[in-house]
Amino acid sequence: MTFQKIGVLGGGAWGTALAYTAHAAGRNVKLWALESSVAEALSAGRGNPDFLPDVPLPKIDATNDLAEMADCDALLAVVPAQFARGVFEKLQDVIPADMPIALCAKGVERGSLKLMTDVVKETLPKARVAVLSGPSFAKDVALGLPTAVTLACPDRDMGEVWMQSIGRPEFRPYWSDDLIGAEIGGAVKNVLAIATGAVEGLGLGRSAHAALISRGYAEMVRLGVAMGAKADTLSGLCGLGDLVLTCSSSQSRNMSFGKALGEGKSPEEILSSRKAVTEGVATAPGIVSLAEQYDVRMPVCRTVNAVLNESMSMDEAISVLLDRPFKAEIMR
Ligand SMILES: NC(=O)c1ccc[n+]([C@@H]2O[C@H](COP(=O)([O-])OP(=O)(O)OC[C@H]3O[C@@H](n4cnc5c(N)ncnc54)[C@H](O)[C@@H]3O)[C@@H](O)[C@H]2O)c1
Ligand SMILES: O=P(O)(O)OC[C@H](O)CO
Repeated sequence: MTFQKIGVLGGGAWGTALAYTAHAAGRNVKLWALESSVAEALSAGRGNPDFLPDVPLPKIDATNDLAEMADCDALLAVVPAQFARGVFEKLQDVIPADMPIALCAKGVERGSLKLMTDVVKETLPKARVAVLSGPSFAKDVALGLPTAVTLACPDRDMGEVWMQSIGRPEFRPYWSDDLIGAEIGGAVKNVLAIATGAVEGLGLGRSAHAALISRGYAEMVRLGVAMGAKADTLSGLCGLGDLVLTCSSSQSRNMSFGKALGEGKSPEEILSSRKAVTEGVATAPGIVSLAEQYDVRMPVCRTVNAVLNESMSMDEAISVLLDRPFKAEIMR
């Protein structure tokens, strides 16, 4: 069985790429974009010059009216984490209560510290929830390059329907039952990518880069396990896989943000010059608060947050990380 009509919430780079791959998998797709100019361009077959420039795309049926999502069989929610609640609230009286929704944003809601699964539970409590996450640059997916992701869904049958609906040789979903693991992997890797970007911008070398990925992964696993995730999930596509991708390419908005920080720019300066979302910036305080709540050590994420929100200088940040006491490598 497959969903026949898939709705995509969000006309940014990732929403556009997912709409394209669902269309290429044979689905009837309807995309909701906040900006009418994005909806018009996609519907006219002009691609998405605002958020995914220079990628030719077929016509994608798009609207900026959320009411038009009512007759979809399932939704991919691809609105950035900080805006998801507002969009879900507007859908309360629009979509069937038990709509299958796959959450695709990678972040923690600022202030509330809520994961996207919690936000959807509070706003659309009967929705049947899945999480789609993994190493996947929107441009790669929209160009039809091979990609594999985690599709987490506690209901195995529903997970199978999702995989059959959006999977194709170039876009391979792997099922998991671990919603929290899939969410934590995506949210934490964005914060860690800022740190590895800074290491690159500061010219600290490839050895430091690898050390940071490895120690950062330990932080991701510690938090995930404390929150109920399986460590195995985090060794997969949505954890280690996405961490490696995002920390290895300036194509990543989070990594390039960190690189610019390391080169001496201020967070405000960097953010004011880009339209694309940098999820790790808004998510860093949430991850640090979750670490405190669950009593988990996350020195790299804490340091990123201190640079972003507590005026810590890059020199201090390096000292804080290098002057930590020596200890056993594996310690949960
Ligand atoms: N781009 C990627 O390669 C990629 C891959 C995987 C996951 N993601 C995740 O997908 C999510 C969306 O990222 P993206 O790359 O599509 O975004 P983007 O940077 O391309 O675009 C920003 C999006 O934010 C939307 N937006 C801005 N203000 C809004 C508001 N007030 N209400 C609702 N929407 C608003 C814009 O309409 C636009 O769709 C993020 O959580 C990101 O981490 C992105
Ligand atoms: O460009 P980024 O840093 O938002 O990363 C995009 C994707 O999450 C990579 O999997």
